[in-house]
Amino acid sequence: MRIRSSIKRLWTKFEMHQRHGVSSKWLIMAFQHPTFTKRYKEHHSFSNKITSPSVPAVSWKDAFFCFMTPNPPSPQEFPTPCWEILMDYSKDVRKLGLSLLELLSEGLGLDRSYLKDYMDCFQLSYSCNYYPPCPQPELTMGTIQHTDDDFVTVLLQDDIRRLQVLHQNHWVDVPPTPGALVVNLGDFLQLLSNGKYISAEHRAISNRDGSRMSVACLFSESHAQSSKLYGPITELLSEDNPPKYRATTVKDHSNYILTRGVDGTSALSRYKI
Ligand SMILES: O=C(O)CCC(=O)C(=O)O
Ligand SMILES: [Fe+2]
Repeated sequence: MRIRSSIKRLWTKFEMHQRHGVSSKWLIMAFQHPTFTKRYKEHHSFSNKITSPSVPAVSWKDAFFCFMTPNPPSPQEFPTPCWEILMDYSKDVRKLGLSLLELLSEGLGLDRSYLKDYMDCFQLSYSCNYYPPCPQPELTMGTIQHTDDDFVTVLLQDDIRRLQVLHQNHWVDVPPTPGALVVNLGDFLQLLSNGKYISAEHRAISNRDGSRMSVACLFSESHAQSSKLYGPITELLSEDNPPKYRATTVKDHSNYILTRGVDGTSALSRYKI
């Protein structure tokens, strides 16, 4: 019930901004803002390090990445409407993320607060994507295939159908549903749950006819502030369920993702025992 009302509130905000013509323009405005560009533009350097010929070399998009907690950006760093929307959206999406972590804890047979308490320093960040029309979409990708290197991601996509998830070796569309958000489980949930939860491989294909926008809210541990080792949760392990992964830190995993490039395989195979 709490989740349903959070989603409803987030959609009401999204539609309100859209009615005022803000949401479709705020990413473009952000890119034109002088101080913004320096710090936030295109954080995804991994898209330039492709190591498999089956993965296209370029992402046809403008994207920015920014941390909202524990240290939110200052109002001077964004055009005013963008900053207001980011801050406003954060409040509700944060509540939603925490409720999801409670449900995911219960799904593992643990206390509701287990995953929340387990984290040292909860971090919310945004990955905001603007995909302009692409004249030759078959030659590229909007966002190349990847898994999210977090615990859980809440994704808002507009009404253009381009998001796909890998299911049994086939790419399957995730159609936009008005009033719904997409929830992706990330690498750390797969690691902590010893493979009970799966970090979904996904991508956004390019679009010839129009632009598309998506906002991914990533819930993770603060890279800068945590040196905690994450491995399969001890309470879940037994003789029948021995650990499948060795432990790692959030920082180490994120650095690995940024430096290893993209080869279409799961980054978690690095920790497989
Ligand atoms: O644009 C999309 O639908 C997907 C974006 C995404 O997966 C990401 O930003 O991590
Ligand atoms: Fe993603």
